[in-house]
Amino acid sequence: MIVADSSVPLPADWRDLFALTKPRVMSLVVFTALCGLLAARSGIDPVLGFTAILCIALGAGASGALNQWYEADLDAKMKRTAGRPLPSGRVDRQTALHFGVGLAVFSVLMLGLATNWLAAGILAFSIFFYAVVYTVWLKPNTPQNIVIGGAAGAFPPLLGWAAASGSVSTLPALLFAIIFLWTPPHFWALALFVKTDYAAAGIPMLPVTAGARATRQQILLYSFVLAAAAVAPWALGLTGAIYGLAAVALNAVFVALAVRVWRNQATEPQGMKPEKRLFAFSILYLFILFGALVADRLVLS
Ligand code: HEM
Ligand SMILES: CC(C)=CCC/C(C)=C/CC/C(C)=C/COP(=O)(O)OP(=O)(O)O
Repeated sequence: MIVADSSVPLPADWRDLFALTKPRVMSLVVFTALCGLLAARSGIDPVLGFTAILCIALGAGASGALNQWYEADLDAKMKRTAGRPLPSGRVDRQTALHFGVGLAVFSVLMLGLATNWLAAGILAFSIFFYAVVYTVWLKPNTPQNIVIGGAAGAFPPLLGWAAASGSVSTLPALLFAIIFLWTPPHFWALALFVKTDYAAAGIPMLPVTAGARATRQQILLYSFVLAAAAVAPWALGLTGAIYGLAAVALNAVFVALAVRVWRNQATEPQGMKPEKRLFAFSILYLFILFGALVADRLVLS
């Protein structure tokens, strides 16, 4: 009989390593980076553009792997995350750390060499911000964790823009602001219906520390400010009507869903249909808004 020696790391399956990169969440990160790159209208060489997006995807994946390396014990405590490769034992911690650090270094260097060092610097900062500032420092210590930490996820359009043009300007800064303001309603809507999980893991998410009422008010507040930021590129003449109309329509729906959340009194996940709807719509919202931006910029160019 062969007895497995638990001190010898198992060779990780590529599917588990892929899962360490949080591919579903990162798909939107990569999409917004691609939109930033295309919106820069720099006429970047397609091979270079593809390389840049690949580097951003690898860097974002690296930060997801480092986040899971650090949070393996915490993920084991939550039903939603207990099946991830580390808590379920399909990947050992050392492999995850090597994979995350290796991918981070490779993606930053390759982006710098292929495009420019401004973009590479922003990528390095985003990885550091998510893996260290958010994961290690903010998440376990403050209910404002995702407000400040959300900045990490807001960098991709700036990254795409910088990779294509070597600079940043008002429009990419507004794209950063849009994702930054979008993150709290996106996440708090979800945190309301998985609240018990975070409480069990001792994470001070707003619904746990301030309660559902205060969280719902914050969601509504952020959705108003988000609407203003999302319409701003059009109002300032930086985009055309395709983007403008999409922004107005999408934000009307977003605010309407946030109002339903604000009105909802439910305390149990079964009664949280408005929160589930807002969370699902938040993802569609960014895909369409950024898609409209590219359509608008391509039509105008
Ligand atoms: C600190 C900020 C954020 C937090 C705490 C957060 C948290 C979460 C959580 C817990 C989920 C549930 C599903 C899962 O575990 O995979 C989720 C889903 C998702 N998030 Fe976020 N998120 C944040 C920011 C972002 C950003 C910036 C993006 C992209 C621009 C994003 C894109 C997505 C997508 C696409 C999903 C759906 C994934 C699926 O279909 O499973 N999130 N988010
Ligand atoms: C380099 C680069 C562009 C990085 C992108 C960073 C990024 C997309 C951050 C998004 C934040 C995110 C996925 C949070 C998940 O929260 P969590 O980790 O608290 O969620 P969990 O409870 O599911 O682990």
